[in-house]
Amino acid sequence: MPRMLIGSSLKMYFGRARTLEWTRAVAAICADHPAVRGGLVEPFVIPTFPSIPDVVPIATDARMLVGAQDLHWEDAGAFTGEVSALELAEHGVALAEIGHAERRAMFGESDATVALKVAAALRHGIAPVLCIGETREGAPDDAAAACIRQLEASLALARETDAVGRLVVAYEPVWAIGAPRPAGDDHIRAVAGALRAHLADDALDAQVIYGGSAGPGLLPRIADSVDGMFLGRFAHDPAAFGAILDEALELQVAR
Ligand SMILES: O=C(CO)COP(=O)(O)O
Repeated sequence: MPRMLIGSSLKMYFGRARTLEWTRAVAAICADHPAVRGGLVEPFVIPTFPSIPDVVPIATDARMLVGAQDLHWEDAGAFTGEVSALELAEHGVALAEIGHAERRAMFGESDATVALKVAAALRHGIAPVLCIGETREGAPDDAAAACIRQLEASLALARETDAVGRLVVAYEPVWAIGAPRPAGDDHIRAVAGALRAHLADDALDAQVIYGGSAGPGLLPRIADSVDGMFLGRFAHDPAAFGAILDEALELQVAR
């Protein structure tokens, strides 16, 4: 089984103290866990910008990657409030979320700005965690077609510049984010499977992970179609993170 990416964005849920407490607890679980020690799972955490410098050493000791929740496409200049991919790379950031549904809905993120950000991340050796997903619940075929259109619009600039590197595609159906439960297993498997097939021989080294009310119990049901899990609220209890690592390990043992 290829290496799985399992991690969480803390969004803006926690302040500084709770971010560090959560990261220390999850790092302790990861540092001891056979799925992480054996290289089966790459865990990651995506805190707020100001917590990144404190989170990096804790995470790195536990072989966890650290991500940012956004970035700006320019390297420097008069862009008040923004953070460049260049500076994030200096801080040891390995991943950057780009185009999360909350940013698209609340902060005017468009496919055009997403494409600029994806290219900037790749230019600085940061793997984009490119968030895509259909807005309304519907047939899996329609969702897959919409996601592939969104994916290609987001990659337009990277493709024009022949960018190479690692790409993480986070399939997050918008209607399943912040919901009581994730999208149905068959829906996730169909859309994630179509995205994987679309990216199979890509110049970018792509993985597809699922997010949207994901928690313990989901991975074993969708593991044939995804390369990992993108967790939100249901990883706020560090034990839940550990439970999902257990599931990843059991899946490998079962194969
Ligand atoms: O948006 C998500 C991860 O980026 C998912 O969040 P929830 O799991 O809290 O719905």
